[in-house]
Amino acid sequence: MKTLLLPSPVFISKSIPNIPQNSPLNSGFQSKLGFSCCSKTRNNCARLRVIRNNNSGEDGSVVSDDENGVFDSVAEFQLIPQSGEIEVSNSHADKMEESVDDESAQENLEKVTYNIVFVTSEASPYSKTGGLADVCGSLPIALASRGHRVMVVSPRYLHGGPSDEKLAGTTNLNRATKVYCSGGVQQVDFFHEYRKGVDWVFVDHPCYSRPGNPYGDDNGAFGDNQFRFTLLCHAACEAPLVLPLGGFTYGQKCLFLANDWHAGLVPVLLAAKYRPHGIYKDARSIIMIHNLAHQGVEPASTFCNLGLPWEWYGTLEWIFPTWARTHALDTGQTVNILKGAIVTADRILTVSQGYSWEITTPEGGYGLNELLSSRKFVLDGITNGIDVTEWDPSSDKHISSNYTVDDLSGKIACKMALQKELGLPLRPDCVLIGFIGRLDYQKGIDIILSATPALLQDDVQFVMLGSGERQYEEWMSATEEAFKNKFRGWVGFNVPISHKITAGCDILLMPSRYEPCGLNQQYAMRYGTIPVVHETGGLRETVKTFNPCAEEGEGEEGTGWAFSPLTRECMLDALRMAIKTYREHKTSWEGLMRRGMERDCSWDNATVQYEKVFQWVFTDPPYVT
Ligand SMILES: Nc1ncnc2c1ncn2[C@@H]1O[C@H](COP(=O)(O)OP(=O)(O)O[C@H]2O[C@H](CO)[C@@H](O)[C@H](O)[C@H]2O)[C@@H](O)[C@H]1O
Repeated sequence: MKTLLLPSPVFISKSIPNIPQNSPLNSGFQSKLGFSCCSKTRNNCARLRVIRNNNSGEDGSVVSDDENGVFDSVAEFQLIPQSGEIEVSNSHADKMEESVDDESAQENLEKVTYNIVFVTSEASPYSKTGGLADVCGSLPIALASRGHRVMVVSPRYLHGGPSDEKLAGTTNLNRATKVYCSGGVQQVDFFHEYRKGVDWVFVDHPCYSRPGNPYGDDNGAFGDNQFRFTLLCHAACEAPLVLPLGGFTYGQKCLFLANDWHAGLVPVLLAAKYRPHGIYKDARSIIMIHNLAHQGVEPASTFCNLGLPWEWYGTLEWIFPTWARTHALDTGQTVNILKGAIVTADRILTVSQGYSWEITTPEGGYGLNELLSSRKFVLDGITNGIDVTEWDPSSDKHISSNYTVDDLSGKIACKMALQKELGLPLRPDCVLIGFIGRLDYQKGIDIILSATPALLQDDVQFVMLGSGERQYEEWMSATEEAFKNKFRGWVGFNVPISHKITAGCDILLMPSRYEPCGLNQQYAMRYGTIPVVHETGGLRETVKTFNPCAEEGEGEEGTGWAFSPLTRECMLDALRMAIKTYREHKTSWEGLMRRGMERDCSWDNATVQYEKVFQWVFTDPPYVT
């Protein structure tokens, strides 16, 4: 993986259009906006642990230069234990005694840890509709395992079904808190579970209790989603101030990682609601963009529901061009929450390097490309890792047989079990192609639709799992009728089936039109299933096209096929090449499987890069003061 670009000169708020420099400190305002008074948190305000550093901490605080290299004390900061258990990091000191020359130990000695607050609309295993949940369910754990104090704040969805059981381990913290939005006071409760080193915090409010999924039901998206996620952002900003997790609040010096538009008000609130009152002056925020296509756009008249001072309207203002307006009276005036986040967050991160560039282009920028380009010096991309315990063919509970790279016999058993479960002919030698994902434009479903009749002329089997646009769901059912022995379409969202398809197929197809990172191709490779993908975004970075002429062991042989441009013909060519290799070049196929399975897809690489960005974000002053 390439290294990140070095940060460039700091942008100061003067350069941002629409952002008032000195929001007035209006005393009447304080009660109207309803932030929590947190002067008493001064002493707990950061759990910054600096171990053996010379003269100054990363944050500029003074640390002693202890020759013994055990914990140094940090002026201004109180050492605070992890929330769930009191962790004494002697391991770092021990390590130093054991091997002072060891480079990685040296790195640890200089390590600064942060108080990190993820804000997200979904986090696996508690709630999941896609890859955002996977990342917000596993990256926090990876960061916590590296010594950071990590909290994840998301809604406490209760759908009135078996999925509610996932919240059974949470307890009410009895810290009812009032926040001000939508023209009134809203009371939220916080539920909590400490699991795998992370504080999982769930915001409880009646608006999160309803059948469906986190965003909608059979009738479409919920009409009050702007309110529901505004509430999440307000509550998430209060959480580090008011929740004594493990006895201590996270305090004001924390780093907010706001994920996608649902959490996009967090950086705006820090700037507009808290900092004018001296709160969160030392906090920083990063907006993490998993999918720029969704921006949280609503009519301009809804601005008054966001709990922001009027003078911040320009920060969110978004005017659609004339051609994009829907009728003669449509003025195109809207509020765009993601835009607000982009112009107020301290840094911007996407989930692959390629995507961080794509979003600065007119093709990939969804109207925000110029704004993003103007902040390209603080824009980086870090390719997602995956949860290698949840997605592990040697221990996966969802699949019929476990297997490893050294013994692949279980994979054939998984293939036959899948064929049996789906009612396809039991044919271990017939190539089995799979697709898992939302049935929408992003995932290139229209290309699959146009290519399937030609693909199914060949002796192959093809299974699809997905839900989304009704026309595509109906097409899957119709295709199943037409090709009974070759095609199966499973409409719905089903995690166990997604594991079974990942393990049982030979090829995983991902013709995504754009793919910020993509996780399914990484899961597939880990399960010895060969990805055939459109060469875009994170797919380009993670799948290397097979090169039959490369020397074994030189690392150039590839892990799948990445095709371009995205056309029916190109996709069919790539699939046919893969099928031919499967049938006629067994040794090459096994090499492809082995390289995919042995590829490092854990979060280890990514977390080191995240830490670099954290360092940079605290080195620079806040972008908006
Ligand atoms: N019907 C179904 N049943 C069961 N499971 C299903 C399913 N449909 C999808 N899934 C699962 O949902 C996840 C989808 O993750 P992706 O990263 O492929 O795409 P998504 O577009 O949701 O995520 C966005 O965010 C992620 C995370 O940053 C980026 O990787 C990605 O490019 C970006 O579009 C996978 O775990 C997949 O198995």
